[in-house]
Amino acid sequence: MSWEEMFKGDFAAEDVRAYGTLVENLHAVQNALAAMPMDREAIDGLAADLASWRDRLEPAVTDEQHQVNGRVAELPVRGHAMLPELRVSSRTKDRVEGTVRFGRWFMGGGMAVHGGAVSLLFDEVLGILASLAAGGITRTAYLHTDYRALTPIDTDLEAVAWIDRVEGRKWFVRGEIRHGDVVCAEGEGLFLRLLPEQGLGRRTED
Ligand SMILES: CCCCCCCCCCCCCCCC(=O)SCCNC(=O)CCNC(=O)[C@H](O)C(C)(C)COP(=O)(O)OP(=O)(O)OC[C@H]1O[C@@H](n2cnc3c(N)ncnc32)[C@H](O)[C@@H]1OP(=O)(O)O
Repeated sequence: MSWEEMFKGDFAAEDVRAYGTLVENLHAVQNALAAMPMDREAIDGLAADLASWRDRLEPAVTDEQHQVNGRVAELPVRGHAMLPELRVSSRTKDRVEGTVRFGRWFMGGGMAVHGGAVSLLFDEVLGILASLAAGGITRTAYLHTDYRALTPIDTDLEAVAWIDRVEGRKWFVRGEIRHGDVVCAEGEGLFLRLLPEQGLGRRTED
């Protein structure tokens, strides 16, 4: 399986929509759970419901090449349920812009986004841009985040990423998350284009 096939799974359009709805509902549950008060009855009921989800899902676990999560090119952030949704508004070979909204699930404190979640978004957006520009899978060698101002939850933020420079296999990519005129965070990462014998390419062809 090539890397393009891996990340552009051959899913029917209606199945893609259905999976998108599943992820949306999951995120709504996560946000509401993160905001719930101490309520023992609700906690016990939800724990039992989740245990039944686990019992339903675990027998159907499949391998990386057949899972859906993170492989749906048509969905925001390729339908990866771990990630905050980024809605891309423009994309060129060396720049991507979009809107992201972090829900309560991603709050660190003070109604602001957890710093790790900010870096998580940078890793994804900068990494995808690097992979698309490099025409193959890249891997993060380092990722540096500068937190310039608190990043608010529950509000639309602008996210932008661009290729800073390229040196052989090394793709230096930068990004920003902005709230209006305020730059909340800046990211800079080095992404190495994998050699044929490295990582995902080899693993998926095995
Ligand atoms: C929409 C659907 C379709 C889109 C389709 C998208 C495709 C799909 C996208 C998925 C998007 C996921 C985005 C998340 C991406 C991760 O999060 S990846 C996971 C996190 N990263 C890791 O686990 C990496 C672990 N480290 C490694 O595997 C290896 O160290 C690396 C990074 C591959 C580098 O190893 P290597 O290839 O052997 O390279 P090496 O020979 O050591 O170094 C090569 C050069 O890089 C430099 N270098 C290496 N590491 C460093 C460093 N840390 N600092 C500075 N320089 C360094 C070296 O100095 C050397 O420089 P030169 O001497 O050539 O000038």
